[in-house]
Amino acid sequence: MTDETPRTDEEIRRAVVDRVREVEIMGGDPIGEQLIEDVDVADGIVTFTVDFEPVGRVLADRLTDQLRGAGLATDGVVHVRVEAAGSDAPETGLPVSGVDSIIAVGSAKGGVGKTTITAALARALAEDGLDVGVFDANVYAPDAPDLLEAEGPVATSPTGKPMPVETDDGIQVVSIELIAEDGPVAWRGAMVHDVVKDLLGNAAWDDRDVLLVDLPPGIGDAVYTIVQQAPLDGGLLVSTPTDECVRATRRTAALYSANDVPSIGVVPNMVGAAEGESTPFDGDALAEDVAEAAYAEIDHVPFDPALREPTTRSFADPVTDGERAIDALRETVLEFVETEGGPAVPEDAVDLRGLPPESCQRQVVTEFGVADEEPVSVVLRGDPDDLVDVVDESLARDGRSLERTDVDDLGYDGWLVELEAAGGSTVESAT
Ligand SMILES: Nc1ncnc2c1ncn2[C@@H]1O[C@H](COP(=O)(O)OP(=O)(O)OP(=O)(O)O)[C@@H](O)[C@H]1O
Repeated sequence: MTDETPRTDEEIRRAVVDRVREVEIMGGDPIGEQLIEDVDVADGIVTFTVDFEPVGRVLADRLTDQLRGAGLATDGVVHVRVEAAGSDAPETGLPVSGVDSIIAVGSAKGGVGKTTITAALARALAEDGLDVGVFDANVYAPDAPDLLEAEGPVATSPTGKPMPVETDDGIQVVSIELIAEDGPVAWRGAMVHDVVKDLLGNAAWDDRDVLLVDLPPGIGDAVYTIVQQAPLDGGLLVSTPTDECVRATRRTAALYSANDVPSIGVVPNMVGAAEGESTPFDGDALAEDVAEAAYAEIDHVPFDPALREPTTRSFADPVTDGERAIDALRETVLEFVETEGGPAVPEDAVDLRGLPPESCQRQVVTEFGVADEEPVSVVLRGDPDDLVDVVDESLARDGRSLERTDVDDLGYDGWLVELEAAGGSTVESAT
């Protein structure tokens, strides 16, 4: 398949696009029918990103083969991959795409500082170079935009998705406050679920490293919808040191636990007073049992007027005790995201999520043909054992065997399967 004349990836890309225009599908060609979202070429490897949604299962399989054929028939192409558009969206009742880690900040008790902590933490993480998003889940009394200095309105993308508002420090924010600017909205209970689902799940988050979800107080529709259905990676609990608040913290912790949301820790907030200030919370009650079961012990955040100001503070260079506490919280959250965010997916892993099953199997066998003795990593949904069996069978036909199979559960994101073959000659490409 290689050309005598070396060609640049861009030249190859243009030639591949020309060939794809000759493919017939649904009465047109895949590009004209807007089924191809992207054609990428790197070192002769072509990756098609395909929107399979308008295509039925049978046609999807045929289209995959046609694209692979068109790619391989082009001079300079050494290998073809077909991936499904939007395949990285987690498979949950409330999929959120464009975001790596989602962390809820919650407490069943109102006024304990959830929004204050969320806003300060968002700024601290953004200062650290992370792309941060904040979803204000309080549909009755939204207030995160004020602290983050986010100004609406939230626009709608051409495909009808809410476009997050971006603050001067690059934090993307979605809040009902940025949509309905005339005060609290009287959503009926049944609608809260839909509003949260629509705003959080459909928002066009732009490649966020972390999304913080500022939960409303209580354990109502919005909290249930998010904790039960959104792909949360972890949850922070915010608590003031009063017996009443500790009881509320336990309720939220129990909700996290019942829905397999790992508790990152309890942030004891407004504990003691900053110098020259007084605080109503000078008790020493803490939900110690909840804190002990969490990922980390979190230092208390003092009552600090500096945290109430909607100005850009430098948490990397903290001046007040409150800022120092937020800086420490930032470190804990970063560590959690890095260590508990599941196994790292290798950069060259082939994303098979969203492809028809037969195409998945053929693609893996083809990858082996190209990889020879090198390990092959794939990300997929569905039963990883089925795929391993098919690869095993295919290798056996060639006198080879699977030497190593690692299967990691990526949770909502599917499975990471790493395969390595040994012995025999190279497996024939299945295309
Ligand atoms: N560490 C702190 N130092 C000083 N003031 C604080 C601190 N944490 C919160 N506050 C203040 O306490 C009040 C309640 O905080 P906040 O709105 O963040 O609570 P909340 O839990 O988000 O409330 P709600 O449940 O109503 O959403 C605000 O006036 C805020 O400025």
